[in-house]
Amino acid sequence: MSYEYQKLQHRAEVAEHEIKLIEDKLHYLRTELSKNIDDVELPSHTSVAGLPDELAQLITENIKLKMRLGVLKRFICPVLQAAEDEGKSGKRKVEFQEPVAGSSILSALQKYFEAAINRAYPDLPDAPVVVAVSGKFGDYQCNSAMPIAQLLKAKGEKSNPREVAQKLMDAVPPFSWVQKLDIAGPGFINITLNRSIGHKALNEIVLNGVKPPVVDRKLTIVCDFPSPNIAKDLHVGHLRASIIGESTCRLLEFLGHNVLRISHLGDWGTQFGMLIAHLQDKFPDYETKSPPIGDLQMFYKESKKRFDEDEVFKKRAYESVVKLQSYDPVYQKAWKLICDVSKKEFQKVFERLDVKAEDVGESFYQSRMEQVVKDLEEKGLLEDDDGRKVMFGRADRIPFTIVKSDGGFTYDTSDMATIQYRINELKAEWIIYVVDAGQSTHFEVLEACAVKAGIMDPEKVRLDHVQFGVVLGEDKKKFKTRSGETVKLVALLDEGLKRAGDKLKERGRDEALTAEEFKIAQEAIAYGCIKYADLSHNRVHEYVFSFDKMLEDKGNTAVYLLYMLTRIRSIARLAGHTPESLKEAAKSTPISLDHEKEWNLAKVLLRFTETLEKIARDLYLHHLCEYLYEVSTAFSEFYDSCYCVEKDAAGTIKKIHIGRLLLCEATAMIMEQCFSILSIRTVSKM
Ligand SMILES: NC(=[NH2+])NCCC[C@H](N)C(=O)O
Repeated sequence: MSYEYQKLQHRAEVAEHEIKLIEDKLHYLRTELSKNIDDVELPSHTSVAGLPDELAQLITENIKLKMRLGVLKRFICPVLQAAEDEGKSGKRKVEFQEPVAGSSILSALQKYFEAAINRAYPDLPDAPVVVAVSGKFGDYQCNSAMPIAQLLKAKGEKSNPREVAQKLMDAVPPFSWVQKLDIAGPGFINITLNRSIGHKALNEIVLNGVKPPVVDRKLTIVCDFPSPNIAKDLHVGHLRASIIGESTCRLLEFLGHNVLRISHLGDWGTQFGMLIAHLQDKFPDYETKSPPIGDLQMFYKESKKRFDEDEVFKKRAYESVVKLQSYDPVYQKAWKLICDVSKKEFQKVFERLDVKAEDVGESFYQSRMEQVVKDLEEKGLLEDDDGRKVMFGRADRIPFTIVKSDGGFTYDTSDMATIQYRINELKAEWIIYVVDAGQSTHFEVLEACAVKAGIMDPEKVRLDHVQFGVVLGEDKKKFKTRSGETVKLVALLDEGLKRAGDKLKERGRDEALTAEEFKIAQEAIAYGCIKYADLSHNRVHEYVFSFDKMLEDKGNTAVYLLYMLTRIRSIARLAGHTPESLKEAAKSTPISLDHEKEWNLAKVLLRFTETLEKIARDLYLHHLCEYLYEVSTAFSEFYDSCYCVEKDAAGTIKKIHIGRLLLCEATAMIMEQCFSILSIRTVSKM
């Protein structure tokens, strides 16, 4: 997957995001204007004329964006690319096969319309295939007619979008998943799905569990996170890296990839020379034990100050680092003691958050750094800059410092050696760095340098910097304690626990639950809400950390969603059913999908697969949170209109709708799978 591919992909995602915004606005306008426009579908004349100005403008803009997106998608979607290649050889793909079980509906419909477009317009190789979910119009929508009409116009052929839509409808191949197609508005094709696919797919889930979408190839992926620095405290930035990294790995593992989670510890470099030199003066036992973690950070800060102010100390610090990096046993031992204390401290936090990654710190690459410097030198890629050896990856960015003027290596050098190791020795085909957005230049330059040095072939290795914005306090300023210090993660998690406990007590749960159940619920809520608040925001944006908001039991919060899941689970339980008995029932009873609200819920559930496919492309986990919230909303609507269990006035059960309990079960199973990817523990009681 090339760099160009990724860039296009990113542009497509941005365009898609813009479309979403416009669609939201459109939705708003439609509801606002519903007195004037009595149908949510656009009026059936072919132009948008006659509609209120803003609406007409938005629709035109929407079409343009979708067209742009379609063009971009054609470039980035391998399936469509293959079709294009066939086109070049004179044969365009017009045949269509019923998709295999587990395929997403969206990708199946894309192939279906691709076949229709190629059949109806064999002379338009650039015709975009634009298929999207449409909330109110139908189930999905094909919006290719408008851009095709424009392409025809550009070629001097007369045509209008409704005619194009009709021609596409005449050219679609047979497909059992589609019940009917209708033309709406200026030329949208509304697609109504056949409910039998819901019966089949949801029954399969209850019987055999939630399955991931089918991937073309299982890849070896290195995910670099949370990568904190020895002798320094973990801060909220590392909290974000931990949370986002863990979920990213879980998602890719669920898809069947081989994921190597590696914590690239900052455990090497001049700072350790400074620290050890300082300990020699302040902590004479440094050879046999490390200072306690609380003091370590203080010593670290003091040593930095001395290093900057005191020339004699500076010289000693350099001598220490040379000794350490030439593996002098005394220095090695002191260094190892310090690392162990720090790592133990990190581990406490990661265990609480269920974060797993193997430590492979910068120190691991010392000999590889020496080699990589030699290689770069031989290739003539290093330039002298005032005594430093630098390498330019991109002309428009600052260069990497490969060797400092004192001969030492840097963060840049270690990342060059690391990427080489990951590609050559670990055989990584995809490398993901989960690191704050402040380092985006570093990773751009790293990628460019790795390509330039022949370490990375962008056609064979995909690289992503999964960047994230800063965490803000409720005052919208950088997250700090009241006294202005950086917030320590342990303290933060403790406060979360306390607040979650208070919340449960407010609701009298300390009396309803056993002490054990209470503790489980308290931890699930505390850590779950911290994770969900982080993951539900678009990661590139900064986000405001607010315990009050994240612990609310209404709206898109972990508390609400976890509560929803326990409620769904309790419906079947109170009717005397277990997941096992429902599985048995699923063998003979069809899932109930006749009621409109049942079918609406089912359609949301069926979108699980395409939601994961999308996240695997852009690595934006907030889509999964949005999806989870949508599931729970669709469930509420279903549950409000459809009885699952009917009781008489005395509360005795009169009738159990097994088909509906099966729908509840499928909902719960999909929600659980989402929680598992988000690394949020679920509870049976709360
Ligand atoms: N390969 C990498 N550069 N990984 C990220 C390292 C992050 C660095 N230790 C920090 O805390 O900012």
